[in-house]
Formats: sequence, structure tokens, C-alpha cells
Amino acid sequence: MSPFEALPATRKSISLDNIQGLLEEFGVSSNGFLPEHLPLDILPDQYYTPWEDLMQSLNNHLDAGTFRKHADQLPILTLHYLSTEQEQRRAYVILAFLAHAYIWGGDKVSETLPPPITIPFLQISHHLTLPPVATYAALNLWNFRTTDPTDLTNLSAIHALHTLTGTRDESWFYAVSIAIEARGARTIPVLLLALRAAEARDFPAVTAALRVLAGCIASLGDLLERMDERCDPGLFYHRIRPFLAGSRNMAAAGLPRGVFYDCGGGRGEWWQLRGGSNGQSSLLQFFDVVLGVEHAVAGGGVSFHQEVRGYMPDEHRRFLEYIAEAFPWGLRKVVAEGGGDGDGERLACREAYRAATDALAALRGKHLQMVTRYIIIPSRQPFCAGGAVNLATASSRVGEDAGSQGHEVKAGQSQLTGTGGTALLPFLKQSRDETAKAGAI
Ligand code: HEM
Repeated sequence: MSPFEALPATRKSISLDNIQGLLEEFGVSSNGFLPEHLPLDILPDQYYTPWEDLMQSLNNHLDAGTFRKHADQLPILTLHYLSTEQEQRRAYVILAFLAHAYIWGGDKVSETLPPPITIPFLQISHHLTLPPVATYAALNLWNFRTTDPTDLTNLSAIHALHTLTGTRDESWFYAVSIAIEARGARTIPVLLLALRAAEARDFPAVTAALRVLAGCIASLGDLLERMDERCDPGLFYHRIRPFLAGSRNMAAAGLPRGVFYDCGGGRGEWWQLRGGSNGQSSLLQFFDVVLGVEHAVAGGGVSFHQEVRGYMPDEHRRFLEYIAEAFPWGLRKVVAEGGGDGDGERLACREAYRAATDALAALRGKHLQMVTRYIIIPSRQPFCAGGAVNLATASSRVGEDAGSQGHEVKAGQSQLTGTGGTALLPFLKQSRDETAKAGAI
């Protein structure tokens, strides 16, 4: 089943004149795509103690090889005692972690998720309009705490509430994304104002916003480069990444049909889903939409960027759709057509637009280098630091993946793929080059 099938096609017409209202309507907080308030670190109703207890001992059970036994013994809990959206999100986070721990946390992969995880996970996922898998929302957006709540860009203060490996490396991996989201949040209202200014052909205002964006993107690159401070590439590749794998194109890892979500009583369904990936972040897609960066799909079908919108929180997916539909080429359309009061204003705007797209392409270039350090190089090196789970080879070198973007990987070929099942280097290079191309106007 595709996650898109579960998504309602609601769309409201909202005026850009009320930017605050627009942001509220689409669940974009003052922290951007992060929630306004810190995620809950425990469900308040004691009814959920069995889940919370298992989460507390998750890393120990995984290390000892006893996790599945304990998960099988969980009672099947209802969602009736979750009274706020924050609590529902925490339930989703818990069940996503339990699901991935169950599937990947053993000597062999488990093809089946047991009813105590399946039943509430399908229900909460349906309620939140998210696929039942460890999405970016489960791993990052709703899974952090900080000792500096006034500044979510303070990377050193951020910690993941939960990790699958119990390592500070995994916590840091998530924390970098949190800080990036928080830093990028500042540009969201600025860019919405720029879209409005573009409609009015107010070139100086658009230029100013594009300069803010270029500066912001540069600082996102600085944050990205801090990944190396506390996240070891070998540990990431061999221990963290295997846990984040999805159930799609995972035949080589032991999931030829995906994962069976067992509802008990002989009922259940097979799901094939992408794994957790920062590619599901709404922030970079928002920049793409505003700048009018196009990500092509070879041979028709749905692009990676379109598809992973089905893995984003519903409101954020609708936000991207709304902006993309209301402004089909984003700022690019107006920048390309020109027509300001004077050539000077028009040229300055074009220059600022090029600088912003160059900055975004450069960020994608830095990301590519990071993928080389964290995936390509460690994939060629043995890992000697212990750890019970090592399905990395199986889950990242698959022989029958049809990657997104038309990067077909033929059966029998060995090809590195992303956790989402993409043929990753050609895809990431194409994404970078498409960004640079948008600036060539
Ligand atoms: C160790 C660090 C990282 C590694 C190894 C990594 C790896 C990958 C891989 C393999 C993909 C391909 C798609 C997929 O598999 O789902 C991808 C895509 C992507 N990643 Fe990362 N990533 C890292 C950190 C980050 C961070 C911190 C961000 C920022 C939020 C980020 C943003 C993206 C985006 C936006 C895409 C989609 C492709 C694009 O729009 O250009 N990644 N990443």
C-alpha cells in the first residue's frame, strides 16, 4: 500500500496577506517545521506505562537480544487515553521506534510486526496521516529535548529523546537536523513576504529576502558540517543506518514482500515503505518551491521529492502543495521576467536569486560530500567496533532496487542506495545540479 492512498486531498484557499494565519493553518510554528513546544518525553497517563517502560529499556534489550520477547508480551493498548496532539505525536514516536527495533533488532530481520505494535501503530499513523514507519517526524521533529529551549539552533544543547543504538552519535545525527530546521525556520515568513512582494513586482523587497535566504543557507551548511564533531561515520554506517532502513526494495535484507503488519486473528497487511531519511524534511523542499527549483522524473512517474511528501506531517505536505500551486515557478518566474522600475533593481534581484540558488546547490554539494564520508567510504571498510546488528550491507547494497529519479538498478547489480531505497549518488548529484540549473536565468 502506498502512503499516498491514506492522504486526503484537502486544499484551502488562503491569502498570503495574512501570513501568520497561513502559517498557523499549515502547522508551521515559530520554530518552522519543528513544533512550537518541546516534544513530550513521557505520556502522562499511566495506562501507557508498558510502552514507556519498554522505551526506557529499549537499548538494553536490543543489546541483550531480548527486545522481541518483551515486545511480544506487550498488551494491545488503545489510543483512547491520548488527549492532546502532543501525546498523539509521542505515541507515534514510541511505536515507530518499537517497530524498527522489532524489525531490525535481531540476528535476522523480522518480516512480521506483532499485534501489540501493529494495531496501535496503524491507528495512530492513520490519525496523524503519516505512514507507519520511522519517518523524519518520528526520528527528528518530535524526538528531541534541549537544555536551551530559547534557542533551538544551539546544537550542543540538543539531545534526542530516543535512539535505537543508545549512542551519542545517533543522538547527534538527529540533533544536527533539529538545529538546521530551527535555523531555517527564520526564513519561512521572510520568503512568504517575498512571494507577496514578487506579485507586486517589488524587486528591492524580493532582493532583500533572497539575500537573507542565501545567508541562512550558508549557515545551514556550517551546521551540517558539524556532523563530524560527534557522529562517527563507521558507527553511523554499520550500526545506526541499518535500523533506519525501510521495508521497500529490501529483498536482499530478507524482506522480499516488505513487512507484514499482523493485526492478530489471521488479519493483517503487507507494507513496503521508505525508511527514515532527512530527505523527508519539508525545509529544503520549501526552499525549492520558493526558488522554483524543479526536480525532474525520468520516464514519468513521481519524483523522490514528490513521493516523500507522503512521509511528512500532513499539514506541512499541504503547505508545500499550497505554495507550489499558488506560485508555480516561485520567485523564479518574476525574477526571470524582470520589469522593475530600473535595470539596476532587476539586475540586483537576478543576482540575489542566482546567489540563493548557488547557495542551495552548494549546500547539496556539502551534503554529497557527507554522504561520501558517511556511506560510500565506510561501505568499503570493515567495522570492528562490535554491536549486535549489522544488516548494513544487505540494506544498502541491493540488487533489485528501482531507484527514484529513473536511476534504475538492474537485478544482480550491486548499487548503494539510500535508506529510502534511492540509487543515491546519481540521485543526489542530479538534485544538486537541478538546483544550480534554476539559477541559470
Ligand atoms: C550523516 C549525515 C547524512 C547522511 C549520510 C545522509 C544521507 C542521505 C541519503 C542517502 C539521501 C538519499 C535519499 C534517501 O535515502 O532517502 C539523502 C537525501 C537527503 N538528505 Fe541527507 N543525509 C545526511 C544528513 C542530512 C541532513 C543533516 C540533512 C538536513 C536536514 C539532510 C537532508 C537531505 C535531503 C533534503 C535529502 C533529499 C535530497 C535533496 O533534496 O537533495 N541530510 N541523505
